[in-house]
Amino acid sequence: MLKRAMFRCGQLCSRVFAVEFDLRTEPLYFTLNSTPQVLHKAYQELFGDDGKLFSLHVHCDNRIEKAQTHAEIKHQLSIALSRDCDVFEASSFIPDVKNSLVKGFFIRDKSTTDLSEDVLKTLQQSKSVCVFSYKREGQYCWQEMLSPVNQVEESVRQYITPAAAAEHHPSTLNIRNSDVFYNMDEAYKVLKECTDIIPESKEVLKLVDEQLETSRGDGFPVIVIEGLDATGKTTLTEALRESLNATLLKSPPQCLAPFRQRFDSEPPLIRRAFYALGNYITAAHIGKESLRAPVIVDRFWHSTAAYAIATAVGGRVENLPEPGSELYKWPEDLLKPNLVLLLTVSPEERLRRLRDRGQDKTIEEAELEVNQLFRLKVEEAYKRIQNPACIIVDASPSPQEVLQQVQHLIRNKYHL
Ligand SMILES: Nc1ncnc2c1ncn2[C@@H]1O[C@H](COP(=O)(O)OP(=O)(O)OP(=O)(O)O)[C@@H](O)[C@H]1O
Ligand SMILES: Nc1ccn([C@@H]2O[C@H](COP(=O)(O)O)[C@@H](O)[C@H]2O)c(=O)n1
Repeated sequence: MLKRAMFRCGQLCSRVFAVEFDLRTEPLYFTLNSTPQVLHKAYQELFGDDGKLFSLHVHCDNRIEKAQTHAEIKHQLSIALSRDCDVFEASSFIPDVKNSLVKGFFIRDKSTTDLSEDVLKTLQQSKSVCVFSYKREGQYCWQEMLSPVNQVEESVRQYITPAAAAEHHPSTLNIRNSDVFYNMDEAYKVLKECTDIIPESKEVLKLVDEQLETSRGDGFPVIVIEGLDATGKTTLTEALRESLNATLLKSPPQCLAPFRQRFDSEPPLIRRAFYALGNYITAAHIGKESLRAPVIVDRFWHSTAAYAIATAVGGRVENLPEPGSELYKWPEDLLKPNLVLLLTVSPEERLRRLRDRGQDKTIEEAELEVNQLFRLKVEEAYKRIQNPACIIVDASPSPQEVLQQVQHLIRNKYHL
């Protein structure tokens, strides 16, 4: 209860709230003030008379618990609230302060029942969940904490005050070491913190520990093939293996295959740490194999970072960290490939290939299909990663032509 009170009184005043009201536009930003302030039109739309309004934030010192509570609440809201409720992604943050983002939801209940209030009061029982309700009072709107069931809290009202748009989308504040890991230790720590609740974490860490140190002298070239799914990576990497007499590796490596489904169902913090560690295991394999033959790698760090950034950043491509941001920097301790090629095809051609393949799709792949915004963000994030940056390859021609194009690129560089 003390934490909740601190969140309410201490940090809250300097915090800015952001509601992703419409994913195609800027979030709506507001702060809190003890004096009422007239709301502008956009705010009146959000805080209008149309239904009851609530916001819910998860705040907790234990990052694993926090990530899992957030994911669990997202799931509960999606099943417990009726179609009369709109649920928007929301967050609160301190402008320009890294890791200050607290993720949550904004709920508009247009139903005639008190369904959402009951659901939210039950969720509020958790010590790490903080629920606020919003009340219109003429041209003003105020926020106060929703009392948990059977508990009457002293109520402090704060008025909604429109705030200026944040220079960088708030979700970018927490990407480092929550969504993207820039050295192995940070990803390792996350899985270590999970061993009690996810026993498979121990096995993954054991596999990481078993890998010898990655050292690579002047071996054969290492060529990474990247791209959204169904852009032709498998087709091309197999053809390259044959034509170059190369070793073909993948990230995540085969030894992690039995754990992939388990970690795919976990929140981003844990899921991304798993994929990050996969890259280090693959790097160890690259280190050994590149002493013997050229190495072709199907997905590596570009994929890990691009998908993670695109998922973490809500809404439009403009919300991504700006080009040149440190968030696109290659991890300091991860083996660098010599060449990274990004396969691109038009969205229509990709969908045609996905359909022809007719395989089961992972949730994220299915999301790609329906979510044009997400696809654009993944591709743009790929292109913004530097040192090594990827060379874009038009993968729409026939497999043979794509292979020739890539062989030409490799020959020019390595005379292979
Ligand atoms: N150049 C091409 N022209 C036409 N079809 C292609 C081409 N390359 C691959 N395909 C077909 O598109 C589908 C997807 O190709 P592939 O499996 O190689 O993509 P991928 O990038 O490895 O996908 P994922 O990442 O989902 O494993 C397959 O059915 C494949 O036969
Ligand atoms: N190095 C990697 C490889 C993959 N991912 C994640 O896996 C998904 C795509 O993998 P496919 O096997 O379906 O091609 C995608 O969701 C990535 O998030 C990764 O993070 N790092």
